[in-house]
Amino acid sequence: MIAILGAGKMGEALLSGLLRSGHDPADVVVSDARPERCAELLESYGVKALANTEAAAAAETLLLAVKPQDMPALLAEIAPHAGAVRLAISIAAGVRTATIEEWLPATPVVRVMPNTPMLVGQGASVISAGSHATEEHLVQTEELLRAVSTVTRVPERHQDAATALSGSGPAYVYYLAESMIDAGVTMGLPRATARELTLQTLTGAATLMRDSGEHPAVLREAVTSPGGTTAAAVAELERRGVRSAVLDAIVKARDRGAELAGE
Ligand SMILES: NC(=O)C1=CN([C@@H]2O[C@H](COP(=O)(O)OP(=O)(O)OC[C@H]3O[C@@H](n4cnc5c(N)ncnc54)[C@H](OP(=O)(O)O)[C@@H]3O)[C@@H](O)[C@H]2O)C=CC1
Ligand SMILES: O=C(O)[C@@H]1CCC=N1
Repeated sequence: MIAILGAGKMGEALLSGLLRSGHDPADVVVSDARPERCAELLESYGVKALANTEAAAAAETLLLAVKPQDMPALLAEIAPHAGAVRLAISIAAGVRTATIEEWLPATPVVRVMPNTPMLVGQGASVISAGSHATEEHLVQTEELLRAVSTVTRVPERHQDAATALSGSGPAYVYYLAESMIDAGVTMGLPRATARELTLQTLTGAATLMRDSGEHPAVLREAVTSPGGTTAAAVAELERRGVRSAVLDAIVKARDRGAELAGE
């Protein structure tokens, strides 16, 4: 039995991935602070909802998907009931495996940082083993995540950097998308047209980068005609320091992850 504790956006994405990859709804339970959320998931996926303590007692695998600030209360609540748990997987940003192990001593813990494209089966997850987790637990975690994301193993010291890059990363892409759509509208394009062109440009550019295997600088040079339109745009981005702003922003996200972990 797998229990998903905290059935919000990411919990639901994990749930739908588990079911799509062939897990029987009868082998998955959910728990959430909001009963109406549990009712929604029962209706959409046919999975049973239990109280946190019942779910922890029934499951061999826990998927901890509450917000970082809700994690201490959840762990305190379930710890006395989690005797049969063989693997605890946490997706909470900035919560160290050692913190979870304080509550669930001797339980193998795997820390995961996924991202929201997991909702459409296109996520990127990084995973790290806690001190009691073995190769078998990492493989088990990879199997659970593969239906909804790629999975990359990193040492836990790199989790905050991965959180800043791929965990928060979709937000940077949407920020760019908003700016591009606004630029289109400023120049007089209908909003729907600006949205469609932006979306296809981002999707196409990402697919080209993946399929060609080329460095992004090479792909950018291929777009940039001497004295042309792209050169004018890129010169303005450079003048405004956008490259270093992006770099500094992602480092700030990394540092915030460490702060959330109380470091
Ligand atoms: N969103 C993102 O892009 C990413 C998020 N994450 C991590 O995933 C985790 C979940 O994020 P997300 O799905 O966005 O958050 P959500 O707020 O959508 O989901 C969390 C859910 O947990 C419920 N909850 C809170 N406390 C408890 C409790 N004690 N017992 C049971 N359920 C509880 C919340 O209810 P209520 O709303 O009533 O509080 C909510 O429904 C976070 O730790 C985050 O760091 C990781 C990668 C990316
Ligand atoms: O912003 C956050 O803290 C979470 C973690 C990664 C993405 N969202």
